[in-house]
Amino acid sequence: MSFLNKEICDGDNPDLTEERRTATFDTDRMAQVIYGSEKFAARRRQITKSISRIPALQDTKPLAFMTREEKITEACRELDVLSDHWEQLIYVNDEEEALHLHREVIGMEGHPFALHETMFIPTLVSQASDEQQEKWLGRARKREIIGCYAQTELGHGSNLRKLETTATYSPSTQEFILHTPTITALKWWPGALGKSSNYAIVMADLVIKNKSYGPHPFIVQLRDEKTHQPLPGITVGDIGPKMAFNGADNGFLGFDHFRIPRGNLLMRHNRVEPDGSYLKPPHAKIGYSSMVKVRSRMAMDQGLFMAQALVIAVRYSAVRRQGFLEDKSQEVKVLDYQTQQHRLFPSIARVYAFIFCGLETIQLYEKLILDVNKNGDTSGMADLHSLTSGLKSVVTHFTGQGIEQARMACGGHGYSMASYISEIYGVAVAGCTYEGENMVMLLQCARALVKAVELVEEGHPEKLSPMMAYLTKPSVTVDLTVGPEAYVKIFQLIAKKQAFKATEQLHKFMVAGDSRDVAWNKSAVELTKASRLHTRLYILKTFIRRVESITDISVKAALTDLLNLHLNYELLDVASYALADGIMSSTQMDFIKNQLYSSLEKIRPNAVSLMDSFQFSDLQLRSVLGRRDGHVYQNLFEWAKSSPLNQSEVLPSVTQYLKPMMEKSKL
Ligand SMILES: CCCCCCCCCCCCCCCC(=O)SCCNC(=O)CCNC(=O)[C@H](O)C(C)(C)COP(=O)(O)OP(=O)(O)OC[C@H]1O[C@@H](n2cnc3c(N)ncnc32)[C@H](O)[C@@H]1OP(=O)(O)O
Ligand SMILES: Cc1cc2nc3c(=O)[nH]c(=O)nc-3n(C[C@H](O)[C@H](O)[C@H](O)COP(=O)(O)OP(=O)(O)OC[C@H]3O[C@@H](n4cnc5c(N)ncnc54)[C@H](O)[C@@H]3O)c2cc1C
Repeated sequence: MSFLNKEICDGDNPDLTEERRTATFDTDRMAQVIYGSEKFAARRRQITKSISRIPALQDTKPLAFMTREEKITEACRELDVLSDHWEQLIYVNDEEEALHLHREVIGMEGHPFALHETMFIPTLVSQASDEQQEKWLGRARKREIIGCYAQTELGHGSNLRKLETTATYSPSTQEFILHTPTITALKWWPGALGKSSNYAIVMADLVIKNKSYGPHPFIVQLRDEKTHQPLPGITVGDIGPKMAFNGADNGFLGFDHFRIPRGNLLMRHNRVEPDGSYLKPPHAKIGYSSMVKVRSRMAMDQGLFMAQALVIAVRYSAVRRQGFLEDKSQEVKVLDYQTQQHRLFPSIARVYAFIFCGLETIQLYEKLILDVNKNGDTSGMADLHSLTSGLKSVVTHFTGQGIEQARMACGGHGYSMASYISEIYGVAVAGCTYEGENMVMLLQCARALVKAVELVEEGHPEKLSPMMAYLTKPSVTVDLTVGPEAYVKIFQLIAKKQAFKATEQLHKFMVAGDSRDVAWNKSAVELTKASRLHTRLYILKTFIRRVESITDISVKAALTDLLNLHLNYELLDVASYALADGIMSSTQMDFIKNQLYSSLEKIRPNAVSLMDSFQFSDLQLRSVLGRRDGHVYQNLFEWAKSSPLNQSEVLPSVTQYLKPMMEKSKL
């Protein structure tokens, strides 16, 4: 049975068509699993189709040949076209659809609305009072104003308690005075701040009667709504080119005693009364919720970044022929090499695993905000914070690795910007830094782990959250042939041992006289290892849970192969812990390796379709190597011909320098 008839096209590269015919499942059904529901998967396709009917949105010039100014202008032009069609294309205020629309049309290099959608609006939703939402949220959603999230400063990003921008309350005028007291207090990095936004959420130290209350969110108008000129008292601009994201104007911002009304402090959870009295929020870290929001999305977003790179690498590997196996009359597809499969397939498995985690954490955040806003219930905050802190760190790290492997798997052409993989890599690895530097966030996750271990040691295992319950599991001998649960048990033992070892080390330093902070720092590497194992256990369990819940038999079978690969690959990757602690034997190691190699063979016929299932359009992929039709070579040649360097036969640099130099050399 051939599942993909609707997508197979006679004009496509025959090698890719052959791959699509071997699929054992329906890619539309797989897309439902990837995107969480039949409805959303279908909406994505519908939106993609509608976009393809708008001529002004079809790809013009490759972004690789554009300057930053051209990229920004092009993104703005596309946003303008989108704005004209917004209501026909997507359901208004549907965040997932808006994200899909932006990804599809504008790509990944950034645009003026990126932070507006991902942080500005979410901060208004979670932090603004009903009255404040009335005033700003509607305007923001209609895109009458453009906002960003200005928190990080030149001198401080991780340690928020030391942010230097002040918001000093003046009871006589009922205003806050925003001020940048030093060069290091300049806001630095916020996306879309430099040139596009006219509003910002500014995180500043709230000061009332000389007392500091720590960082709080304020909504601040930065530019005149008519002229777009910065308002007096505001210095704002672009921070310059970056490793990637060069279609975005990450910016700097300084205030010179800039006054805003009292009502611009976002007051859903805390208040400053006209006389300057301060009402505390129900949880000290509630003002950090927008960061938790983005972190809760990152497993999904990073999974999709890695998926884009893998679609490109897998399709290309199916059309690239080089070298021989048995048949010496025809070169093989490079996808048939075991090393190529080993390079790519474990990342395919991770993509699926990360996306399943993302579907879960996005929902957890939505529930949390509902609980907090409706019932004032903040009890879920600590768990979601530790989970998303660990998850964003592990996922971004492996995504970076996976994309780089995908790049190398494409050989020389992977290094060309025609592959687009370098851009995907640059964008994805920014996630290791933004929304909390990875080490810093792993250490946040470790705080929760250490507390949990201490609870067990103090004899209160009943107080553990469900995610920590494995810390009480006794050591057992495990038969790996019984299936996924056996792998979970071994992983739990490994993660538990590391959590206890790291905590023991921390306590040892403290008993020897170190303060908790110093002991913490001396144990930090071990603590981050514990956090990674804890998080990888969560990812593994989520993957198993999700596959178990699938009802379509052929989709479930294909994902079971991927899950088995994941289980074996992950366990092999942490085998040094298991061997050192005697949790696993070398015979078990051999078993795992053999399972891994046979998983690669099982996945091979489905590889292209597993990636086709993401249903990225060529417009979104922007990759010559990853084209759906597989016509790589002629299009690489066309792409190279469109390079600005090839618009004339003799470059001015040759006439001006090389020719005279060669002439001089003849004398
Ligand atoms: C549109 C199309 C594109 C689509 C595709 C998407 C991709 C394209 C978009 C790109 C978008 C880029 C967007 C980047 C946007 C930025 O990067 S915005 C800036 C982000 N900045 C950060 O993340 C800063 C990281 N630092 C922090 O979050 C905090 O300083 C730290 C590290 C959590 C420490 O905070 P602290 O206040 O010093 O707290 P600390 O003393 O360590 O802990 C105190 C307690 O609070 C708890 N706590 C701390 N934070 C929290 C929290 N949030 N919740 C609950 N409890 C907490 C701790 O667990 C701890 O608990 P205990 O252990 O004591 O019980
Ligand atoms: C592409 C991009 C987009 C961004 N967008 C925004 C935005 O929209 N809005 C915004 O406000 N910010 C934004 N940022 C800033 C970003 O959030 C910060 O850069 C990030 O939080 C890291 O902070 P930092 O730069 O101060 O790193 P630092 O903290 O200076 O990190 C440097 C090193 O110090 C280590 N370190 C720091 N503290 C500790 C600790 N306690 N324990 C152990 N090690 C530690 C880190 O692990 C790291 O190795 C963006 C950044 C990038 C790259």
